[in-house]
Amino acid sequence: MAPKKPPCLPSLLLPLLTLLLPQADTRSFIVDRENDRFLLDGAPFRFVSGSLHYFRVPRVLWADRLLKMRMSGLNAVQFYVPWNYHEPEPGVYNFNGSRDLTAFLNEASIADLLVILRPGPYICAEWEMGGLPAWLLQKPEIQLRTSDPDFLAAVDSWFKVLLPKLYPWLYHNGGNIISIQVENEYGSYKACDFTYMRHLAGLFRALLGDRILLFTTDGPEGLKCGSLQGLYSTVDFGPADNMTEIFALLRKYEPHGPLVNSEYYTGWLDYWGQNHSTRSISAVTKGLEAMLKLGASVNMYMFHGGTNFGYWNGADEKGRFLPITTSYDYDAPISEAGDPTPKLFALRNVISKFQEIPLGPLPPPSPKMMLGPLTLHLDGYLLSFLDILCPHGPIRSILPMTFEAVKQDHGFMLYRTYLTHTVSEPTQLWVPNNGVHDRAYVMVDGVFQGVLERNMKHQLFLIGKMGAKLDILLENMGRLSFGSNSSDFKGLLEPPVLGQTALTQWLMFPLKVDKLVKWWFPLPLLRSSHLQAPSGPTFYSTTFSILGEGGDTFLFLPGWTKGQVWINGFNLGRYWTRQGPQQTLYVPRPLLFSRGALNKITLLELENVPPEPQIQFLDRPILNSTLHKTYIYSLSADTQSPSEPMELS
Ligand SMILES: CCCCNC(=S)N1C[C@H](O)[C@@H](O)[C@@H](O)[C@H]1CO
Repeated sequence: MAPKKPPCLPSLLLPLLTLLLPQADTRSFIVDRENDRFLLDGAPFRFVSGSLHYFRVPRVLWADRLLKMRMSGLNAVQFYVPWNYHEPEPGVYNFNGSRDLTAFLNEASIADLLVILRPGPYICAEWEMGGLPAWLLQKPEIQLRTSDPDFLAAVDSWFKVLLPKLYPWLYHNGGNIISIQVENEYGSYKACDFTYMRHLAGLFRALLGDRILLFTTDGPEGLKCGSLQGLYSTVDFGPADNMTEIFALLRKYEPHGPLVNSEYYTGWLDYWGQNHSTRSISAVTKGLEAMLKLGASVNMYMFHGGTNFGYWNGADEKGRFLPITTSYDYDAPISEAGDPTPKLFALRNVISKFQEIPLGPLPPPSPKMMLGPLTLHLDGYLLSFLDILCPHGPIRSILPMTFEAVKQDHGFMLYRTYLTHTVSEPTQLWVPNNGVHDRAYVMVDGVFQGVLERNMKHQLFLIGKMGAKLDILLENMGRLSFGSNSSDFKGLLEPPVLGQTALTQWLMFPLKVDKLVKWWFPLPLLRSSHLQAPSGPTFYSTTFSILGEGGDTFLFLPGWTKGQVWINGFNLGRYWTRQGPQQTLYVPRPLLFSRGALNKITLLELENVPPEPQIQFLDRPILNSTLHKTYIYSLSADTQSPSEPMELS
């Protein structure tokens, strides 16, 4: 798909107007160091940009979100390209559907937004492994984000596919990409490997040419290691930071040229088990206005956050492992459901003081829908589907193997062994060196015993006869996306110990859960044997239809504990009702069939099924519930809107 060209013109006008319109050979975006500004086609230019990640929004909604950004007064959109989203296996590439990068570039062009593109290779972004593909860890000694030849070989191979796709979209070639970032906050990474950064800069120049503006972004403390000759240095900071101090520090690296904040935080990320993060409208607007008054160019991170569908969330490590939530609402100006918020209008008002805002109203919030409660029925226990979930059978090994070693990147793997002696007294099961990555659901002869969790104190005691089957289902909760000083392998990293005995002789079952759920859709092909296992992770489902057109909605799972959800075979993401802060999952209307057609929802509940296995669809999100409480909304008799939530526990 070629970049959008100027509209076709009557032939007699063309010669005249081509003198006026910037053509590919006269289009330019450069740094004017004499006047501390950018020049676009020779005219002074300042970008007011927002971050939107195409990989967190269904493709059918891209145009809607980009339009709302343009109508907010932005003139550019900034986004990453996650390597792992496009190269699922070495040498296998996917640029289709919601991965169609050039389609997104074209949508941005149609929305009249310039593009600031950040292809990594590492992107952070609270995304699984910061965008790096997990298959890199099949070489366990690889040194990520360094000049390690194994890492550079994979990077070169990837960029030789990606960067040529971007070349026609560069602004001076007729496209909308005005600048490209090299790496991401490299100065915050322990390696500080200038050979690596120089290699990347050389590769980008070789594949993108000399004219495109290449830049780096670092926090104030990262400029020293993150900056490189030939790459324009920019910083990132939020409303609570000292703009004057940070820009003064930036001037040590860029004495001349425009000041740029590449990530001005409009909100912040959420971790499971912590309260929902917010940033006040007054602080965010005040900080933006101060930067615009200085003539700085600013990108607001995030302008629309979207969702970590499937298993795509990343994680941080702050004393302990902190997985990012499914919702990436980020308290951003455009909500997770794509609705303009008061913060958007306040920011739009600030922007209007400095540059022209497109005329006309913003599109209204999308229609929302309530449905339910719906009762789900038991489809079967996870352990009873091993023949379908692991069709090639288990992998045998004396010691447990990691997900990466068996080439299972995401989701779940079952580890099975048999007790070599009878354990008649309750005996502790534990894994040395914090070796549970990340959560382990333990069963003995199919009976659920409890959970072992990364970074948490283990208190799990069990008994069992000689020959009893010990099953440990491992859940990968997402690989570290920031601050990881070592590679984040997943699975049982050490042999579990029962009492004083290290358990050996393991069977590993990589589980293709998504394939099973898709295969089931629309109706499960069940056998009675699937209902045999007495307990443990369980599939529940139901079908439902929407009479009218329907709308966006928010799946509410009162009383459920933790698991994964699929709607019509689409992996909506993780829920963790017990932990919060989010109690609902955003369900985009395009995922649903309307006018009476059949929809199907499937849950994989990993811990405890509520007495009443019900779910609801609400017309509003619950992202900041206080912890360890659950609510139920009952439809009030006189209206269809839910009454105030009633606390259940
Ligand atoms: C808790 C620290 C998380 C590190 N990430 C930081 S500072 N950020 C900078 C980073 O470049 C961006 O991708 C995002 O990850 C952003 C936080 O939303």
